[in-house]
Amino acid sequence: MSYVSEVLEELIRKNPGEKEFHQAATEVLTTLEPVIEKNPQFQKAALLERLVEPERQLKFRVPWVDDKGNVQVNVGYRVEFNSAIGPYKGGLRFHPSVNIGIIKFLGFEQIFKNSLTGLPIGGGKGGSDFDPKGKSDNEVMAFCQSFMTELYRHIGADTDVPAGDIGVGGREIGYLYGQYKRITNRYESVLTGKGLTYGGSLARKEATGYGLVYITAEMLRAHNDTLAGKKVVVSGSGNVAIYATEKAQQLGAKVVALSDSNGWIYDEEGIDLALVKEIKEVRRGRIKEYVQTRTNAEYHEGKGIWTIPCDVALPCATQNELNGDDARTLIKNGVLAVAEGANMPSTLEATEEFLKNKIMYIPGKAANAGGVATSALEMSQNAQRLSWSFEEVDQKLQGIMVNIYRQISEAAAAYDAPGNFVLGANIAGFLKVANAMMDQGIV
Ligand SMILES: NC(=O)C1=CN([C@@H]2O[C@H](COP(=O)(O)OP(=O)(O)OC[C@H]3O[C@@H](n4cnc5c(N)ncnc54)[C@H](OP(=O)(O)O)[C@@H]3O)[C@@H](O)[C@H]2O)C=CC1
Ligand SMILES: O=C(O)CCC(=O)C(=O)O
Repeated sequence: MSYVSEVLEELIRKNPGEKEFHQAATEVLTTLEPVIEKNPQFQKAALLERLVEPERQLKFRVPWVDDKGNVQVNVGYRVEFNSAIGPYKGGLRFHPSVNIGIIKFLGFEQIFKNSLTGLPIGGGKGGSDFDPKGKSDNEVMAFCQSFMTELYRHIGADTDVPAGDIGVGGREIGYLYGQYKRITNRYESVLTGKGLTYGGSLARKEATGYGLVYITAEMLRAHNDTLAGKKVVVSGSGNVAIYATEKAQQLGAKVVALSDSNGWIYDEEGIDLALVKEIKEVRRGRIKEYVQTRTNAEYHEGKGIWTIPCDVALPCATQNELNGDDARTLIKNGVLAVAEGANMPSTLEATEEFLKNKIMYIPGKAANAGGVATSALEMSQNAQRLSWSFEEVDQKLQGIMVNIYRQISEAAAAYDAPGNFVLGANIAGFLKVANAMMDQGIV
């Protein structure tokens, strides 16, 4: 049995039931076999065994009182996975599905993603099984304050810097930041995605979606093609999906579909993004409300968004939202490119289909890295006590995404798998972290 297989077997034995973590670790580690062969020193230093074990894993009680005066209890998590190249960095997810396996898969992916940005940030992730949907602002605030009342002692501008993810946007970051400041009496860059009036960065809100489209455009450019005139399907209708749609439209693509967890809309004439923003960002409504105004558009309940024929597919909702059958349908319908705004939206089977059929395909840890990269730019601005213009941040973001594309293509080519950006992203992301871990000794 190979070293990689032994590490994976032990990981599954030690972490039973954490199926998303098993999936993410399997995807990464199996592509590292040739790197391990070339670098036997990694095995001697038990580098993979250390890499798959979080440096620290926190689980805590989050009690709060709802509007009816009832006491509610949620579970909070923060997994501080790897600090070899910088302070732990990664979002917080508030969603009823959250459990330790999901937080660990996200934290593990974050290690390699953050490395690919070229910026000094380690990997971490956190969250809670709290569901902000249907809660009043007052309830969300009560929850966030209780969550931070425990979390504050573990984080800091130079140790661990959380941000948003599913269910955590500007409102939640504001409440979390207010409570941190109140408890610690420190005004510091302990969270990113902050509001513009209290240390946030211009373009952070847009960054994940914009970055996704920048790297997609770069991949098309490398194939002498552009996004102009392409038919695009985007899943989700949250932060990433909205700003991916915006940038794709600005570059001349026609986005025809969006979704949420209830269903999907198809608008043959192209999505009216101002309407989507009004529904999702202002009203916090459901995507089906779109067809009340755009009466020529269709709404379909449930799954099925990947049955729409398109040139470019941008999954931007959640993990495992695109399975093997969905991939085969997209390929049969002529998809040219798939780039992941969400974290691990494709199952291992779907990924295999894209690679086998030579579809241009960029996995999430490379394609959605623009969000965390811009968070690191927010930290830099806070450290300098300066704010850069939107254009300056956006320029830097574009440079970072082009550089990520270069790194993943070069690593894929160097390991005899040109165009395989799953392997390219894993190897390029891994090597920097692995070398830093080797330099720092057995810790
Ligand atoms: N925000 C960021 O900067 C970054 C986010 N990501 C990843 O992008 C993805 C989307 O995040 P973000 O846009 O921030 O989150 P939001 O909470 O803003 O939006 C999430 C969207 O995905 C849908 N969704 C969530 N869970 C499910 C589910 N189980 N089934 C179907 N649809 C679902 C939501 O629908 P509904 O409203 O019905 O729940 C909503 O439309 C996640 O995978 C996240 O990890 C990656 C990098 C950075
Ligand atoms: O901005 C950040 O720190 C984290 C973003 C995030 O959670 C992610 O990249 O998945």
